[in-house]
Amino acid sequence: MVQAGRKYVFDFDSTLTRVEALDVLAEITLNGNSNKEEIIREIQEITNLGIDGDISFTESLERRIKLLNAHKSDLEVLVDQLRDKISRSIESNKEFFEAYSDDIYVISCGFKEFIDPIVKEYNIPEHRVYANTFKFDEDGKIIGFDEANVLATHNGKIACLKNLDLEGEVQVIGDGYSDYVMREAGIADKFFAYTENVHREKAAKNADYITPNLDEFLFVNKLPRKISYPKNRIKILLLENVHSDAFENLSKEGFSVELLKSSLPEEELIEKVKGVHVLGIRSKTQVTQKVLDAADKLMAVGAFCIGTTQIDLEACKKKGVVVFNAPYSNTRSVVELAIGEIIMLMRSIFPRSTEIHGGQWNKTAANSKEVRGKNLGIVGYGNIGKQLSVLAEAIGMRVYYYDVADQLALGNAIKCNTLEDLLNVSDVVTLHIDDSKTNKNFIGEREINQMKDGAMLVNLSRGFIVDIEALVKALKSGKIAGAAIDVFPEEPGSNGDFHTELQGLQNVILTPHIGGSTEEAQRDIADFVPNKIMDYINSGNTVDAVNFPNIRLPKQNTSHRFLHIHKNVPGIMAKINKVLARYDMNITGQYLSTDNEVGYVISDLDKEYNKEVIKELKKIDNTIKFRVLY
Ligand SMILES: NC(=O)c1ccc[n+]([C@@H]2O[C@H](COP(=O)([O-])OP(=O)(O)OC[C@H]3O[C@@H](n4cnc5c(N)ncnc54)[C@H](O)[C@@H]3O)[C@@H](O)[C@H]2O)c1
Ligand SMILES: O=C(O)CC[C@@H](O)C(=O)O
Repeated sequence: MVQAGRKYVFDFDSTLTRVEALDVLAEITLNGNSNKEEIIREIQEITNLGIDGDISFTESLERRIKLLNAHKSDLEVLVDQLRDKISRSIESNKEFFEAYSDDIYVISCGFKEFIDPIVKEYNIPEHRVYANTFKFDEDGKIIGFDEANVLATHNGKIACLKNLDLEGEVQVIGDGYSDYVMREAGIADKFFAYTENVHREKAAKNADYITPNLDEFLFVNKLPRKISYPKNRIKILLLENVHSDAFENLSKEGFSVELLKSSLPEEELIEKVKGVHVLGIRSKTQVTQKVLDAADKLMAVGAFCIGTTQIDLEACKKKGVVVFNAPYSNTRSVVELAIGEIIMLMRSIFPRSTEIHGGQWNKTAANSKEVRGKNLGIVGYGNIGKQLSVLAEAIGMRVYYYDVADQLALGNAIKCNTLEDLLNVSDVVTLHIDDSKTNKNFIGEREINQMKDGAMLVNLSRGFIVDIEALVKALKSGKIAGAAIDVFPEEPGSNGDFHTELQGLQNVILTPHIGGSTEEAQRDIADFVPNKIMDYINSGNTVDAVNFPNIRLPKQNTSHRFLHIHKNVPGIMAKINKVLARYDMNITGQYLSTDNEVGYVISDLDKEYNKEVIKELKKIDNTIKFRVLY
């Protein structure tokens, strides 16, 4: 009879380890065998049939051992390899195995020869490991297994657990149906289907609880764990078809991620955003006050693009929602498109192309000019404007630029003191100003009239910057000889019908807001933004946040980290420290960053603390958000 209290019965293969040990053994023993792949496939099929209960376990074992053709010395290699294949969340929660060592059992249909040395490192002694044992011949070759062991028989785990006669609640944690049967037979009280490495439908559908990793198991059982909140509980909603790498990166980290192709209109987003912790969008989704009011769990918004005016940044800040974007990932893509379009416009390539598509051969040099020696006027000399300046000079253009901010000229570019100066001199005007709403109708009838007759206009920044009616008029009159427009005042949320007065006009290139839509840019964004989000969620870093005090935190080692976001009113820091002092907490590091509206205080503290302190900190007046990391 074993002592009372809750008992934890773990499966080994694909639960404590990421793999099935006999598959790994097969890789070792069949090395150099020309039929290796085929035999391994056969072994895996037999393993699955056994796990799912479709063939008897004894049969599965016999057939696999025959195919394996293994030797005692192979087991040493196997153990070495298994050490590197421990399930990630098992590896990170060693503390649990130490603290609960007396209550943890392994019941496996694998073999003690490789299980014992692995689980020993997790404080599980041999005598609490129930598994099969191999039979060897005198040369050390594996020739079979101990058939008298109940675990070598069909549903042997039931008999094994029954024989143990454990007292207290028994929880079984495993990936297979053969683990579930202990619960079905009424010997275990709960079955947790463990899906970190493999999701077996037959086990999952019968489980009391599906646990995607040990963090979740420990969280629901209120047991000591490495991380305060299981990542699978953090819901991320990605809209507007962001690159699938973002989905991969965030899922790999353990978050629950949903990816939708289009943006959502406000009413739908209001419904969908409930319970979401991180929202990922591009330029179409409007994150309004109403959306934020409905977002009960929202911690961060990731703009998978440069522009952020689609997001109510102030409202986000007031709610303690941190916003990140990707300020440089698509810069080069926009610049390359601008160069291409400038050349296409100057050569009247699109009219020629349209004619020939319509069956008309029109070989002519009329309205076809080289870009070499022409004046390019760049409005907005920021990241895109500057890079364009360098490339345009490289193809022989004379660059003029205008910016409201004091920007240093690159190369031989000439700074214009007024927009009018730039418009007067440019053969092509290209717009790269930011998406501030104050830039609405920045180029209207007056500005167009200030341009040279027959000049061209390129807009790859934001649609509302150009007065479309005035542009259409100027194109029709010939005042402007061509335009390339990628962005529009009203753009649809998803692909489909679209109408603009610019359609059908001569020498006008129209594109559906694809300036930054290249594989390279989207892949880079899908790396950059998720990294920022993960950094914020995992450690509290707000470096490069667009609406929040930026803070770069040192790596959190052994301490607990309290993250406190509050309205920036006097005295909050003192109040936080008063509470911490009252609870005798030893601060190992403290960081504060503020702007006019919010303050962000991070306190690193010694491990142990009275949980009441959290309630007290949350109660401090003007607290917006509070969370604990460990
Ligand atoms: N078409 C696309 O797919 C696409 C892709 C990326 C970026 N963009 C847009 O391109 C624009 C530029 O991006 P960026 O990364 O170079 O931004 P940036 O912030 O680095 O540069 C913008 C520059 O414009 C200047 N500016 C702002 N208002 C001005 C005004 N009224 N007059 C003169 N200068 C003004 C700013 O001082 C700044 O130097 C943004 O609107 C962005 O949203 C579009
Ligand atoms: O990809 C998008 O939706 C927007 C691209 C661009 O306008 C940006 O702001 O980066």
